[in-house]
Amino acid sequence: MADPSIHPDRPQVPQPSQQRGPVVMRRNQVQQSTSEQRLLDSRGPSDWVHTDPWRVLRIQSEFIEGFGMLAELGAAISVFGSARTKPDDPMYAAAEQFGGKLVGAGFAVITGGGPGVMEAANKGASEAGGVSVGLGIELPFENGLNEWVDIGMNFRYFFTRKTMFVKYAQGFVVMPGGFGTLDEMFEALTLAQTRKVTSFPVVLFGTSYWSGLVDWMRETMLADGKISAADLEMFTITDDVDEAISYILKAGEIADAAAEEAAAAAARDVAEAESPEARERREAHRLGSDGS
Ligand SMILES: C/C(=C\CNc1ncnc2c1ncn2[C@@H]1O[C@H](COP(=O)(O)O)[C@@H](O)[C@H]1O)CO
Repeated sequence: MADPSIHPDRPQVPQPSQQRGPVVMRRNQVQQSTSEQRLLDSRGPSDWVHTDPWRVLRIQSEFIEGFGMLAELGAAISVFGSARTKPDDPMYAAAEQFGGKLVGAGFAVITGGGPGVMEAANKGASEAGGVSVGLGIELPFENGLNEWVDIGMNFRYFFTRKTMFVKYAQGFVVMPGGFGTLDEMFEALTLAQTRKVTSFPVVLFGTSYWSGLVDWMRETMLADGKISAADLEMFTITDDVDEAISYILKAGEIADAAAEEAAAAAARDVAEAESPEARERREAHRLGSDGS
């Protein structure tokens, strides 16, 4: 096609021309500075850093950094529990045991990267030579990641961080804790209940701590029709670390078998949906390539 800038009646003097990606600019549309110059030279107003569109980009960058950090993590379990559990509390020792034994069972350990139960689980995992992950949260009273975190990131937003706990773990261990722990536990249960995640073992560790809540779920929530009986089977409650780990491993085996069955069923569906002609052609090809 003829170049529209080359008009037969116009003198053929070279015109200034500029290419910006796929965009062509000529004559007085040519810009005298480059994008990079403008980026580096100008300061301009800065109030946009406090606007939602900019926050959206920051949120996006948290997802990018988090996904990038954890993409190759392998099987992992998230351990939740109080930030206030002291090292002399039996739950600190239990969380440390969880860290070590989960590593022994082939899992990386993910925590909120803070003090208390999180620190204990990270310690157990790190000392056992496993992958000890801490997903910290920026808080007004800064704590930073505990010293036992071997791979860590500090998040600005709780909701981005919670996506990581779920996306990169195959199960949850919930140790005694407060609002933060309950938030994380109910997020896991809601995702499992609404089938947003398939097969997600949740262990509530510490019968004396959790049984009041579980009784209330049964006697009030269930009795009032706010949950179903099956919803109470989405978690187990125990005081035994080994039993908890067996429960998680068993759930993993069931999930693997279910995934295999689902893949086989999908293949059967595809075969059944195939047209008779296509099936004949495939069968003829198979017999031909067999030599039979
Ligand atoms: C309150 C104190 C420290 C807060 N530091 C935290 N660092 C990382 N993660 C945290 C922190 N506080 C809460 N979380 C998250 O919630 C869960 C624990 O909350 P709880 O209310 O203490 O049960 C935990 O699993 C974290 O993911 C020190 O005094």
